[in-house]
Amino acid sequence: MTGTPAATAAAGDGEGPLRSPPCSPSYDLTGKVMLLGDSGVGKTCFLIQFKDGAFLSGTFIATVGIDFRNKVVTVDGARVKLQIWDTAGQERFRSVTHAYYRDAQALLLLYDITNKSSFDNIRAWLTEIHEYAQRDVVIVLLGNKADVSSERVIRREDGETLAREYGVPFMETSAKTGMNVELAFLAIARELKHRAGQHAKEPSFQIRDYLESQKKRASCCSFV
Ligand SMILES: Nc1nc2c(ncn2[C@@H]2O[C@H](COP(=O)(O)OP(=O)(O)OP(=O)(O)O)[C@@H](O)[C@H]2O)c(=O)[nH]1
Repeated sequence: MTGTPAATAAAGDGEGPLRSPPCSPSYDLTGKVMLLGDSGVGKTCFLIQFKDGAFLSGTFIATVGIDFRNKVVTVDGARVKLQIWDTAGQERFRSVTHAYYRDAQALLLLYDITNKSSFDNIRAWLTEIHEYAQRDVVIVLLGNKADVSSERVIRREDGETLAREYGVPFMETSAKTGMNVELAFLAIARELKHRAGQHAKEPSFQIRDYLESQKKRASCCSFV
C-alpha cells in the first residue's frame, strides 16, 4: 500500500538496514523478515498494524516495488530488531522482490480469506520461495482479513490443511483488528533468537508448537 518506488526502498523508515549505534546497541540481534502474497491480501496493513498499531482503511494503493520498516521486540530477555520488508504483490514487481529473498531469514506468506485466488496462488508462492530463498528460511502461512466473516470463502481448515502439507505453521489474522499480528512477529523473533544460539542450552524452539500453545493460552476470542 506504500507508494515507495523500488529505487528508493533503502530509505525505509530512516533507521537504515542492520545499523547499530557505536557504543550501546539497542538490540541484541537482527533479523530480516519479508511479507509475501498476492496484491491486496493486506501485507502493508499487516506491517503498519504491527509497527504503529493502526489500520489503514480507505482507498487501496498497491505497493510499488518494496519498502521496509524496523521494529525491536523483546523475546525471552533478548532484543530482536526485525527489519520487515513489505513487497509488492503485483506480478510486474516480482523480479524486484526476488532479489531480496536471499537475505531473508523469515517469510510471512499471506492470503486473503475472502479471496480464493489469493489462496490458490499460495502454492505458486511456495514454489517461488523454494527457488529464491534460503533453504532454512522460516515460513509462516497467514490467512488474513479474518474479521470479514461474512465474505469468507476459504475455511480455516483449508488453510490448516495446506500448511500441514507444506510443513509450515499457520494462523488466521486480521490487520484490521490486530488479531494475531504481534504473535506472528513474536514467534518469528523467538525462532530467530533460538537459531542465533542466544540460549544454546535451551531445547530447540519450535515455532509451530509455540503458536499452538499461545492459541490455547488465549482465554478470549482474540485467536481463531
Ligand atoms: N477488513 C480487512 N481489510 C483489510 C485487512 N488487511 C488489509 N485490508 C484492506 O485490504 C486492502 C489491501 O491492503 P494492503 O495492505 O494495501 O494490501 P497489500 O497486500 O499490501 O497489496 P500490494 O501492495 O498490492 O501487494 C486495503 O483496502 C486494506 O484496507 C484486514 O485484515 N481486514
